[in-house]
Amino acid sequence: MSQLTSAGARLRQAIQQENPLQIVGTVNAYTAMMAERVGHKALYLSGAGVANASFGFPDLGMTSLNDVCEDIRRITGASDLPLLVDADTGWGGAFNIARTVKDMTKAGAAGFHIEDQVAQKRCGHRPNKEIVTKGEMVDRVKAAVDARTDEQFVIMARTDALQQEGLDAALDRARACVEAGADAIFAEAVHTLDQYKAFTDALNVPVLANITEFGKTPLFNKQELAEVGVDMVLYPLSAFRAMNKAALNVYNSILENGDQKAVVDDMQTRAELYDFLNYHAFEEKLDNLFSKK
Ligand SMILES: C[C@](O)(C(=O)O)[C@H](CC(=O)O)C(=O)O
Ligand SMILES: [Mg+2]
Repeated sequence: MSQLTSAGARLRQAIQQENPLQIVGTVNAYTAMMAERVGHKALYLSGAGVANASFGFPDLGMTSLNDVCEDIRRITGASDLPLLVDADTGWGGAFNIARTVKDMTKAGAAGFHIEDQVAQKRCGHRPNKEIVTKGEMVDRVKAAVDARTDEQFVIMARTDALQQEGLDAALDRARACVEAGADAIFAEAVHTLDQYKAFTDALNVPVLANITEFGKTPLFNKQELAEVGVDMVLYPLSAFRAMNKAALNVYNSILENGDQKAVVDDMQTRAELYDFLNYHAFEEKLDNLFSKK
C-alpha cells in the first residue's frame, strides 16, 4: 500500500487525467474498497456522512476534527485512492484551521474543502444559511495555505454565498479565495449550467460541482458539466442514501415476515463480500503460517 507520491499529489494527478473527475462519497472503509475496485479514481469523505453515519447527528457542525480524522484513517487505510475531505468551517480560527490541515494530512487525506459559512453551519442545500464576510473567508484560506506540511495537499475553498448574496458576490469570493492561495473552488448549491460556466470562466483553478440528490442542484450529467468547464463532479452521499434505503427495507421485512427470505436477493452475498475484502488471501496466509499438520 506504500505510495511514492503523496495523497495530495495523487489527487492533483487524477484531476489532470480525468475530465471531469468523478469523486464518490464513501462513508466507511468497505465502501471505499468497493468504489476503488469498480474503477473510481477519487473518494470523498462527507461531513454530513461522518455526522449521519458515524454518529447519528444532523449535518449541523456537531462533529469534531478528531471525529473526522478517525474516519479518514479508516478509509485511507483501506484504499489507495486520493480522499477529498469535508472540513466544514475548519473548526475555529487560524490555529485551529492549521491543525485541521496538519491532522488531516497525517491521517492520509489528499485535500479538504473549507467553507464560508458561520461556525453554526448548515447543509449547503438548506435555507437560512449564514456566511462570514469575504475577508474572514480569505483569512481561513490563508491560514490553511500557510499550514500546509505537504505542498501538494489540495486546499479547496467552498463558497455558500450564492443563496444569500447572488452569483456576482459568489464569484467575487471565489476569486478572492484563489488569490489567497486556494487550489480549487467548490461552488455550492448552484442551480444552472450557466452559473457553473460563470465560475469556470472567472477562475483559473479547477471547479467542483456538488451533485447531491434532493438538493438545489439538478442532477447534471458529467458530460453536461464538462461542457461548461467543470473539472470535478461530487456525489457526496449517493451510495449512503441507497445503503440506508436498502437497510430500512431489510429491517422492515424481518419484522413483517419473521424471516429475511423476501430480501435475500437484495443482499450482497457472502462470496461477494469476501471478494472485495480479499478474504481468501488472508485465510490462506493463516493456513500457511499456522499449518495444522
Ligand atoms: C457536500 C456536503 O457538504 C456533505 O457534507 O456531504 C453536503 C451534502 C448534502 O447535504 O447533500 C452539502 O452540500 O452541504
Ligand atoms: Mg458538508
